[in-house]
Amino acid sequence: MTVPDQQGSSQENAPALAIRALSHKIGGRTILDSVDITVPASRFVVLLGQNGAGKTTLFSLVTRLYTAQSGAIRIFGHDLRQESSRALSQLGVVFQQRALDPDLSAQQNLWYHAALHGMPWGEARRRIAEELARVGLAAQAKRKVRGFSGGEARRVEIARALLHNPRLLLCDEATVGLDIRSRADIIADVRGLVRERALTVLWATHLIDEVQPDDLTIILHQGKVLNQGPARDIIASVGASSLNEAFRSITEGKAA
Ligand SMILES: Nc1ncnc2c1ncn2[C@@H]1O[C@H](COP(=O)(O)OP(=O)(O)OP(=O)(O)O)[C@@H](O)[C@H]1O
Repeated sequence: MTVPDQQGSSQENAPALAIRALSHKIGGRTILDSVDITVPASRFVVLLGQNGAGKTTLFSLVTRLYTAQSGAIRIFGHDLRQESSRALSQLGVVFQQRALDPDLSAQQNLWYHAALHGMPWGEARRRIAEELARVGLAAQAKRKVRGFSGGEARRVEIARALLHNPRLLLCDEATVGLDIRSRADIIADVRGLVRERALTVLWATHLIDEVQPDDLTIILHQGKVLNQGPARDIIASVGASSLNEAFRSITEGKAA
């Protein structure tokens, strides 16, 4: 059954993430300026922007680490202000900064997250085992995270972010600092979750080579969305031969 929300729209058909007229200042400086973003459900969507574009600030607002000063954020139709628990329960996050306790094992880090989400004990035990197996770390479950490689630690963070079965996964520069092989493995894993489990992913990166032609791509530059659509359409719209060239063409002349 389709349940109309307070605004009368359908939550069943709602986008995974709808951001409208979102602006945010820090210390009087505009960091995000009238941002409108739509992330359809069950897609891998790239938030592409150079360092300082505002990607982390945007994620801080979507995760309610910061409170939005103006504009609206809805997650699967749930307004982040009015229905924050329902909205946030749909969300998993992999932060740019490493966020595991290095002195705890992989398994203990996941137990901590399960407790924060109020997961029943049996379900937590099952999901921790499932996720560690899925990311290929079942045999390392009891090892302290301090001894993990960067790629292994990232895989634990992805397992943790997915533990409570969120429908929308936010990844902030999830491959930064990893070698080519680990980067490729992590992107392939996350893309696989979109295909096989209909997960929605918003993948923030400054690395243009992580974008595939069919990916819905949002170009964020100095706090503004300059373009959004399939990467191949963005390239065609400016008559470029690659996304790299299109990105330069779209952002050049927009420097402060
Ligand atoms: N707490 C803060 N105080 C002052 N300025 C900030 C703060 N947080 C972010 N900024 C500024 O806001 C802008 C956007 O930063 P943000 O971290 O959101 O960008 P980003 O796209 O995630 O880049 P990066 O990948 O380098 O983190 C930058 O100019 C940054 O210096």
